[in-house]
Amino acid sequence: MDDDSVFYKKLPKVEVHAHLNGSVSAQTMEKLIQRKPHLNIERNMTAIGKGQRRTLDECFEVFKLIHKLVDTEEDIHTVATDVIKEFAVDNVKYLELRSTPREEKGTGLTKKSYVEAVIKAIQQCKYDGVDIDVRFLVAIDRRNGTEVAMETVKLAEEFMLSSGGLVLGIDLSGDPKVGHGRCLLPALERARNCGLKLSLHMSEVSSQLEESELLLNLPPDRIGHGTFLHPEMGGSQPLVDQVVKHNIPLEICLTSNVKGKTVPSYSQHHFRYWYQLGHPCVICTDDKGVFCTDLSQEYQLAASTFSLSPDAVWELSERAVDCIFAGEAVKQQLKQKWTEIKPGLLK
Ligand SMILES: CNc1ncnc2c1ncn2[C@@H]1O[C@H](COP(=O)(O)O)[C@@H](O)[C@H]1O
Ligand SMILES: [Zn+2]
Repeated sequence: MDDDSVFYKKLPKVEVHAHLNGSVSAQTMEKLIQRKPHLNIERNMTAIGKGQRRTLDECFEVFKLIHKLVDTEEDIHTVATDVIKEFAVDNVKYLELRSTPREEKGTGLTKKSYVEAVIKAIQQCKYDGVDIDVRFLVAIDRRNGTEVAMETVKLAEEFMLSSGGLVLGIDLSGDPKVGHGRCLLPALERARNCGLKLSLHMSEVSSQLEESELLLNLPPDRIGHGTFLHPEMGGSQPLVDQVVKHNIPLEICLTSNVKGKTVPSYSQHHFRYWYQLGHPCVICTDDKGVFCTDLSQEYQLAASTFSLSPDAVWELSERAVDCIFAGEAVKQQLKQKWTEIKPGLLK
């Protein structure tokens, strides 16, 4: 590893946009493939390598394959444990994982046991002394419609109350070309009213203007992507004004957007627009397994593409702490960690 990469690796980081099944590493994928050889799935079918790009539709085909490989409580526990440890090795000090609870009739997996398996993995890592604070967001897959969204919120509510602060909120994700946010509003409003935080994928593709307006009125606590919100991308100034007025942080996933072809190149990424506005932006991975990246690499790409100095990179990672869903005490602990690490890293 060269000196430059070492800096990004050592940089303490916060990750708030990581889909569990999109984050499964090559090593873990090998384990899963060995457990289920009859599926005939090969590692190269579940990841998009260096220099490769796919359409977003093709990315969603990849998730279908991964879901076949991860369909028991044991699988969920394995992937959650491995993903948490990998983020910890990458010096991520605080992680919000998100995942869509799935039921699998064949294996007896239920949505409830799915969430329990993730929570057990988080607790086990904590018990084992893995140096990372992990929380969980329960994901709504937009394609499943009104009723499933409402059930998911109820499940999240239950776990928010019983998980000792591990379940903090709701993620809205899934294929952006399917379904409409309008149908999901009652569930999202319920979530907000019962104290669940909201991180919503918004304007990941163009032509979602009307939906974005609707969702922004909630308003969400964070926005995933927001690629097409601003006027230069076919969005609108009132949308930008609304995001700025409510100071809603953007979760920025550079490689995901470039490899998924919603953004033409790193240098044309909307991070530039929002960063120049001074708006809170959090660098994230989205799906580190599928897109073959890690958070250190994403910070390094942001720095090299947008000419950020080491001080600016440090500030970016430190300010991410303000955008987490955990409460003030956790933020203070993290800030303390950043303060302790800084002198050894920035001379
Ligand atoms: C690339 N951009 C993206 N846009 C929208 N949703 C995405 C996504 N990447 C991942 N997901 C969502 O996360 C699920 C996989 O993890 P889990 O099974 O939930 O852990 C996908 O099925 C999709 O719903
Ligand atoms: Zn995402």
